[in-house]
Amino acid sequence: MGSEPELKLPIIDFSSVDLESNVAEWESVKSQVHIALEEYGCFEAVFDKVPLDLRKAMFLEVEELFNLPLLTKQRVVSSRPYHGYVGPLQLYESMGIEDVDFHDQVESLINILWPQGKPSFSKNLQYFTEQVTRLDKMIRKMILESLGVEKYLDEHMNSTNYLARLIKYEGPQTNEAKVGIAEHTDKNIFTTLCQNQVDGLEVQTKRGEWIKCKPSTPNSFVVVTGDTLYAWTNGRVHTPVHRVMVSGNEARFTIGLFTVPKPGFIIKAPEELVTEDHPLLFKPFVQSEFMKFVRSSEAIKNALKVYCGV
Ligand SMILES: O=C(O)CCC(=O)C(=O)O
Ligand SMILES: [Fe+2]
Repeated sequence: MGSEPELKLPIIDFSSVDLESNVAEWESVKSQVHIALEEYGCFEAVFDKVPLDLRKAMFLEVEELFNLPLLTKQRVVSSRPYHGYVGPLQLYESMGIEDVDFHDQVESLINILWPQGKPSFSKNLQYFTEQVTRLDKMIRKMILESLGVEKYLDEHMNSTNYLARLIKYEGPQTNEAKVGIAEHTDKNIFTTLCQNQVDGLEVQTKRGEWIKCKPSTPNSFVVVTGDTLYAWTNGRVHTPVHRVMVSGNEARFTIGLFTVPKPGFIIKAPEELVTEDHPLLFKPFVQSEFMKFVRSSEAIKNALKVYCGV
């Protein structure tokens, strides 16, 4: 009797593809993205445009940030859910930076946290954001093309902002796995996650098994789709339930780049994706309003369906 093979996320190599790539390279990666998002809503992206020494430097700075006094971190506030400082909640704390692709936003965060300045943090985060937003844009272009709705590309690209979330999960000091983030689906469009050497992300398959994510290269990112992409594509991509389980003494750090619709922008599935076989799943909605509903209604399952399901 052989044991079951370990479940793994699909791995897609973006090292030789770019927005200006030739047709053959582009099409090959695009079809892998399409298959992975339909089946798992998630994949590991190998993307070598963020140098490893920069990753290392960023994780040291993120650690430094979370080592600041709680009162200093708590001065970073936002009226929007998951923006600004959150925590500490058991093992979890996070720092959300909205519009991270705008230099002023990062500078105003630094002014609060390090009034004497922190040029390396600003420079590294800016470079990281430039590269990872490029990856995000490639993936979004690929998915719109593979669904045959590339005519909406400009509108779609212009309708989003980037939120960065720096996350720390304290090591629970035991070998027993403890919840770092409870199971959830992301509520945005796409999330791109970059982690330090401490694993813990688990993604549920459509059949309910848990895949323990162990990035296969130091250049790997994990890309996850959110409920808003599920709604906009009228269910053509899967949105996976995922969670973080941590054990041991070492802290896990994650740098996540969240593609979020601009406040007030109406999410409505293109008419091409609403057919007899695929009837409309959700009424048009504004994601920023949906987030207020999520915040006010505890952790309900299928929040989007409850909020605006047809
Ligand atoms: O830390 C991670 O890898 C996952 C974070 C996550 O799922 C989230 O912030 O929504
Ligand atoms: Fe998540």
